[in-house]
Amino acid sequence: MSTILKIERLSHRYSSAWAIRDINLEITETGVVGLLGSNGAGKSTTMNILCGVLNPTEGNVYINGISMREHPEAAKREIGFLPQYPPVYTDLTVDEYLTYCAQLRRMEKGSIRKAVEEAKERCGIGHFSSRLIKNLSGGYRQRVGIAQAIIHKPRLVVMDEPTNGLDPNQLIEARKLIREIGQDHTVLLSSHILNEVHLLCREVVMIEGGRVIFSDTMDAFNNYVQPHSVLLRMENPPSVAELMKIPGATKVEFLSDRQVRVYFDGDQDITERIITASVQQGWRLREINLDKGLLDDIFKQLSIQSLQ
Ligand SMILES: Nc1ncnc2c1ncn2[C@@H]1O[C@H](COP(=O)(O)OP(=O)(O)OP(=O)(O)O)[C@@H](O)[C@H]1O
Repeated sequence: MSTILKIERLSHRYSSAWAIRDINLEITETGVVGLLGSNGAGKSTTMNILCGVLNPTEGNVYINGISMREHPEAAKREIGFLPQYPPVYTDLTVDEYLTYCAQLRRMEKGSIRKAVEEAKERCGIGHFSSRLIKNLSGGYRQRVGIAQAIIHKPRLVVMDEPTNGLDPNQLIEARKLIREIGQDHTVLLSSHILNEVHLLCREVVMIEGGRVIFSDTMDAFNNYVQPHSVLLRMENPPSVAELMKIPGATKVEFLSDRQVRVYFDGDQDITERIITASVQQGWRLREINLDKGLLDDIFKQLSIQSLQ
């Protein structure tokens, strides 16, 4: 098994304070790996370093065995990056933009057209070739962002909070696409949404205060994490009886006329089922969050364990 990503004793400080400290990580397979942490934990710093956007204060990053410090150009050829805010040029058409990205990647001239077509096909944007990016919805712009990240067929695709700001329908589609991309690439995805990591990832790395506090398989992580309720805000909420019909729901509690907490039996897919039911039955779901207090408890619990 070849190592796709290796991070060795990575530390970075912007001024006097360390943003990340002594991070080690090795990924050897395809699939989606989640980088989970609360706001300010150090996720973006780590991702910017491993994509070669930021030089680390200490430590090394190897992509497919190539040192980012010593051979940055060669290492970057093996990486696709979707930053938190996709770097799309809104005055270009989808084709113009993806062609430009392929040129930036220094792909051979003769291979660019085919690569653009394949990336569009993969991301479900083939029918938008001549559409100006500014005339695309947020969900489709995100797909263009993902297409630029895979256009040169990198082994590692890094996505910084890729579902941020998407509405519930776009969220389902974006997650489906990310899962598909994980079938033949290694995807490192950052998120502060526990449920998202549960739905997409086979492995999870959790950082807090700039340090890795957990790194293992999703199954091992599930032993720690047992969220049992989800908070919903809907414009047109159904009755308690309707919500109790969702498979997995064990109790329903209205907090106000539009806010409701649904308890469930540990089955993480319940959020997908709630979103689907909301779309089908017109509940006009505006927010869906796994019990935030619980997630904070998990961070705290893992932080304490890592210090022991
Ligand atoms: N350019 C910068 N200059 C100084 N400090 C910074 C800079 N960027 C980030 N930091 C600090 O470094 C720490 C880690 O930030 P980072 O953005 O990597 O966290 P994050 O996990 O990505 O958070 P978020 O989810 O909010 O994006 C934070 O304390 C942050 O305030």
